[in-house]
Amino acid sequence: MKNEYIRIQHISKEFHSTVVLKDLNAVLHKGEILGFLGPSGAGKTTTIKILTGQLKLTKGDAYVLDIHCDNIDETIYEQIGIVTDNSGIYERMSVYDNLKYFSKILNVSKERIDVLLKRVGLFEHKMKLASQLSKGQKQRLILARAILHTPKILFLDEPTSGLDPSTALTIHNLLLELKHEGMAIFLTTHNMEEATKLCDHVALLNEGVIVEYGSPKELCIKHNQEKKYKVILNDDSEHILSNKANDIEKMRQWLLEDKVEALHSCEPTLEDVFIHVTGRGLN
Ligand SMILES: Nc1ncnc2c1ncn2[C@@H]1O[C@H](COP(=O)(O)OP(=O)(O)OP(=O)(O)O)[C@@H](O)[C@H]1O
Repeated sequence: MKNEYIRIQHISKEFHSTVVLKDLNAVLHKGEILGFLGPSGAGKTTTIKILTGQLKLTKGDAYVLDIHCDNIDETIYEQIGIVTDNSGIYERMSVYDNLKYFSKILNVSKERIDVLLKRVGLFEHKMKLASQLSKGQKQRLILARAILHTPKILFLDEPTSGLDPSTALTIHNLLLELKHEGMAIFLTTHNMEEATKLCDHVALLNEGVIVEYGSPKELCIKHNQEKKYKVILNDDSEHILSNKANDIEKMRQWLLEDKVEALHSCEPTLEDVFIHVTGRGLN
């Protein structure tokens, strides 16, 4: 289909007959962000490695820019960018020289380097050695390197893990800009808030199985069967009520007695959905 950049069809992966991915299906289109969410060991990195040609799948089919995974070779790197925690930055080179080096390999004009450095907030650090960067600055350099050649697809493996909230926000804003410019982004995370904010679709991955798939909003609505409300009374006490008869009666009384200060609906978060579906948390 037009603008379909990734198609995953019934893929499975075994390591020495241990199954780590089971029958996964997912699709990523141009200008969308797809999140693979799950706890440690769920199979997120393995999925990225299959889609970027670093691992062979055991069963099923996956296509990246219409190329079957089995046929992916290094030429795909002209069209994709990858951010992982070992994304080959040269520690003894300056920020600028790192990008200059990769611009030669990727055939990108040097003029783009300063534009990109400004975009990721590293322009004033361009002459610093990569080894002297903070964790958040290094992550932004890795990201700048990954998008230097304006790839069609950007793969991000836990891009904000361990970063301070302000750096995470800078990265989130940049990812949303890239998406609006038409880049397709495949993101793994165990941060459900990040996924809710960024992703058009999410796959909740548990022990190698996609247990839910859809937009964050769809999934939260689907799992909001027992509607809950938070009521704050004018004595500052807070109460969680459901739509059961005794809670409705309680609410009626408070309203008659003019005790209600505020009423909020409590929609489940993606984290609640994950716990509901798997019976476990994310950490
Ligand atoms: N090369 C390998 N050989 C054998 N088992 C592996 C190999 N790589 C990964 N695994 C196993 O596959 C499972 C999924 O690992 P993966 O790294 O994909 O998880 P993850 O969801 O990315 O976890 P994390 O959030 O900790 O990075 C784990 O049980 C892991 O031990």
